[in-house]
Amino acid sequence: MLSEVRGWLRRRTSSAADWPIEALVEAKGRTTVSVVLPARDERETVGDIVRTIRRDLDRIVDELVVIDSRSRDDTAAVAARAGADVHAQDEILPHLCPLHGKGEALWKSLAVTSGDVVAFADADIRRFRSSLVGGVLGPLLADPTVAYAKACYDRPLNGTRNGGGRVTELVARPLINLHWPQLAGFVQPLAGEYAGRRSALERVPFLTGYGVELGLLVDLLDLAGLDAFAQVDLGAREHRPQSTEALGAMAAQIMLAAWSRLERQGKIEARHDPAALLTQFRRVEAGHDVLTSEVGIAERPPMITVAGAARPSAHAPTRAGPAVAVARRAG
Ligand SMILES: O=c1ccn([C@@H]2O[C@H](COP(=O)(O)OP(=O)(O)O)[C@@H](O)[C@H]2O)c(=O)[nH]1
Ligand SMILES: O=C(O)[C@@H](COP(=O)(O)O)O[C@H]1O[C@H](CO)[C@@H](O)[C@H](O)[C@H]1O
Repeated sequence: MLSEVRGWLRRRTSSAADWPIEALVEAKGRTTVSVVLPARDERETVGDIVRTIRRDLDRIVDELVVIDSRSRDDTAAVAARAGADVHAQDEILPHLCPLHGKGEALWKSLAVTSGDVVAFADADIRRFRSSLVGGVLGPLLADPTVAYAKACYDRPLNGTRNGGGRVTELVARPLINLHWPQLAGFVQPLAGEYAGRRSALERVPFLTGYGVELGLLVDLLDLAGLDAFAQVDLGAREHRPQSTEALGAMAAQIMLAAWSRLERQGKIEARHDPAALLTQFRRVEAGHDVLTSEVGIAERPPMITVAGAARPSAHAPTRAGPAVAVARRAG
């Protein structure tokens, strides 16, 4: 590990215990806070998450938004009944060609929220604790030099303490260590709980699909530098696990996200085939069914470049990093 990263870990790591609600209230001051839950088919869990945030963080959170990400169940109604402001992903910025995936939901949330700080959390978390959101808000409310804070936690799965985070361990962590060693200090680089200063989030592109977390880490590192990041140990997080098949498609999107940044940094040749197809197999009586899925990702430009969409924030990033070159991709 780079000595720079060791130093960063010492300086910029805190834990849930460092951010009790009274400390958050004191640190908040006039900073406005938005919480965003991207939700696709999360009717089983989204209601409890919304109610818990409303109950525990009402003195911190100024707006609580659920982005209904093309749910096929009644996620939107469940979230609204629990007290969230719900926006249908495809109805935000309707003049733009609608795209699919988590990153699209997160990017569009910037257009329907106004907080100086925006915190994100997955909506499939079981036994949700408000510290999963309060914890990542702490460093941003308390320290103006922090632009982005990510949760880290154990990932219990199938009875083992860290059986989860399968794509993190098999894909994201190796890629980060090989190509972006400054980010190697993130214990959970793909964690879905994080918070950022709007002034930073609206100046970086968002990759659609599951590449969004890796893309944000790489682009915010370029924009604001490692010391603008913080990490908060929040114990453990349990969520609805996806199948290995589904994680195969997720892994492909994270690889595409990495390729897109390596291309932009001139480290590899651009892929010429715009389609990104993944073939997988399912055992059937007579052999195997062949499943082919489109796993391509697209890129949304920094929200601040989208006419009439962003609310310029009063707080500029702590480092006037290079303007992020944004190649708007078709799709
Ligand atoms: O197209 C999508 C896919 C996922 N999600 C949400 O993003 C979060 C993380 O997604 P998921 O649980 O599928 O990923 P995992 O946590 O299993 O890696 C969850 O709240 C999903 O409902 C979304 O809003 N749109
Ligand atoms: O970390 C991971 O490997 C994946 C899958 O986790 P599990 O193996 O299902 O616990 O989960 C994360 O990855 C997604 C893609 O970045 C994020 O969107 C999720 O929020 C996060 O849970």
